Amino acid sequence: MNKYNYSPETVGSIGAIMHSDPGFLTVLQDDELVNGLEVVNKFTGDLVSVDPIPGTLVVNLGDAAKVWSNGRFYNVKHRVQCYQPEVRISIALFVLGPRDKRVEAPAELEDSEHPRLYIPFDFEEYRKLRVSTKSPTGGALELFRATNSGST
Ligand SMILES: O=C(O)CCC(=O)C(=O)O
Ligand SMILES: [Fe+2]
Repeated sequence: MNKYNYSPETVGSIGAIMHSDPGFLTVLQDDELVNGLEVVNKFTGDLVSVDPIPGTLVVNLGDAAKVWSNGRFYNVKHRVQCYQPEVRISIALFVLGPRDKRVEAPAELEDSEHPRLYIPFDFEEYRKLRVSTKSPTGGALELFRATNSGST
């Protein structure tokens, strides 16, 4: 659960810094009255406001989904901005990565047009690297990039 104690002084400031979620998938129940979630358009880099639609959930994919899908899924960057001076609450359910296996794209998703992008890695190790390298938007994935994979 996230609580943003917005006030007149915080309008225009950041509530949650730009980040991607580290795991596989996030299901988000956003505040239905107080907006503020913004996502980055993959193609233009523009910030797009995700205004709440009552009765709906927001689902987004994270870094592990990008790796598991060998780059087919996108780990969307997002942040929360203070638009209005009211307390904002959101509830996030994070489907993370495996504890006992490595994060690795299945062989079926690899071919000559889609070379393996990342070498297999331990999810908890990756989470620690995100913190130690200060890479909240998934940049630490580059530490696991397979050679000859190009970049995506
Ligand atoms: O509060 C929100 O709308 C988003 C929260 C979020 O991005 C997160 O908890 O990872
Ligand atoms: Fe998030």
